[in-house]
Amino acid sequence: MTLEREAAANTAKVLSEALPYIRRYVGKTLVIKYGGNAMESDELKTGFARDIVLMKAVGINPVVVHGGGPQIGDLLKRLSIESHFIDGMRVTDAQTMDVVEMVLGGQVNKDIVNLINRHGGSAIGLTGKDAELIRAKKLTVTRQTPEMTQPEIIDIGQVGEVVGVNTDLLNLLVKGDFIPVIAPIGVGANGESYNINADLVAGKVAEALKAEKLMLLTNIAGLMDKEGKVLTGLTTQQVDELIADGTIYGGMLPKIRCALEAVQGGVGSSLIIDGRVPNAVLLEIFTDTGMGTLISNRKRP
Ligand SMILES: Nc1ncnc2c1ncn2[C@@H]1O[C@H](COP(=O)(O)OP(=O)(O)O)[C@@H](O)[C@H]1O
Ligand SMILES: CC(=O)N[C@@H](CCC(=O)OP(=O)(O)O)C(=O)O
Repeated sequence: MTLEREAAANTAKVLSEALPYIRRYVGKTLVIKYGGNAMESDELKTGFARDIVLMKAVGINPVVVHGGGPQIGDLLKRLSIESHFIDGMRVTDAQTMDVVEMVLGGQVNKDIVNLINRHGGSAIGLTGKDAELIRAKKLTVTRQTPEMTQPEIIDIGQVGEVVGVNTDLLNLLVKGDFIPVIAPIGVGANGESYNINADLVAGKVAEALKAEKLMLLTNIAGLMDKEGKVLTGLTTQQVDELIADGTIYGGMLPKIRCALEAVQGGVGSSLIIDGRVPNAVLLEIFTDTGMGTLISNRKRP
C-alpha cells in the first residue's frame, strides 16, 4: 500500500471507530466552557473551533460559554487598573466592569465566533444581556474564621450569580442549527451589568438546558491532590474536605463547585479537562481516552 493509501485507510478507521460515540451523543446538548487560559495559542483556538464545528456537523448540539480572565487582566494592566481575586472571583468596581464587558463581550466573544464560522459553523455571539439570556443578582461573599462569632460579608463589587437563563432563546438558536457562544456577563433587575465567573455561567446554562454533559476546559490536567495526581469521581463531601485542607483553591473553587452543582441539578456528567491538549473536546467525546476529572452519578461510559 502506498503511504497515501495507508494514511487514508487510517483516517477511515478512526472515523468508523468514532461511530458508536457519535450515536451516543446525537441530538444531545453539550455545554463547553472554554477558559481564557486554554486559549493560549492560535493553534489551540483553531483546534477548539474545528472540534465544535465537527460536533455540530455530526448532529450534536454544542453550546459554548467562554472565559477570558487572562485577556481581561492584560487590558487592565495596560490601563494601569489594579485587579485582585477573592476565592477565584475578580473584585469588580465600575471601571473594571467596563473593561470586563469590553473584553468578554467584544474581543474574546467575537474572536471565538469568527473562528468557528471560518471553519464552517454558524456561531452566534451573545452576552447575558441579549434577550436577558443570563439574569443575575449581586453575589454575596462571606468569610468566617474560628475567632469570629458570625461571618463577615465581603463586598467584591459588581460580581454576580445567575438567577435565570433564557432557555427559549438558546433552544431557538440550537433548533436553527446555530452555535451559541456566550460571554459570562449577567444583567440585573435594573439593567445593571454583572461580571460572573464563566464556570458558574456554564454550569447554570447546562442545568437550564438539561445538558448531557458539562465540559470545563482549563489549563491543568484536572482536579489534583497535593501530590499532583488527578482525582476523579468525587463526592460533595470529599470536595468539601479538599477545600477545607487547602488542596483546592483559587480558580478551581468555582470550577469544582459548579461541576458538582450541575450534576446535582440534572446534568448527565461534568468534566474538568485539560484544554491545552490539542482537540481535547474530540478526545473526550469520541474516544475511550477519557481524561481529567469526572463528576457523575453514573460510571464513565
Ligand atoms: N486542587 C487543584 N487541582 C488543580 N488545579 C488547582 C487546584 N487548586 C487550585 N488550582 C488552580 O486552579 C487553576 C484553574 O483555574 P483558573 O485559572 O480559573 O482556570 P480557567 O481560566 O480555565 O477557568 C489551575 O491552573 C490551578 O492553578
Ligand atoms: C467574577 C469573575 O472572576 N469573572 C471572571 C470572568 C471571566 C472568566 O471567568 O474567565 P476564565 O474562565 O478564563 O477564568 C473574570 O473577571 O476574570
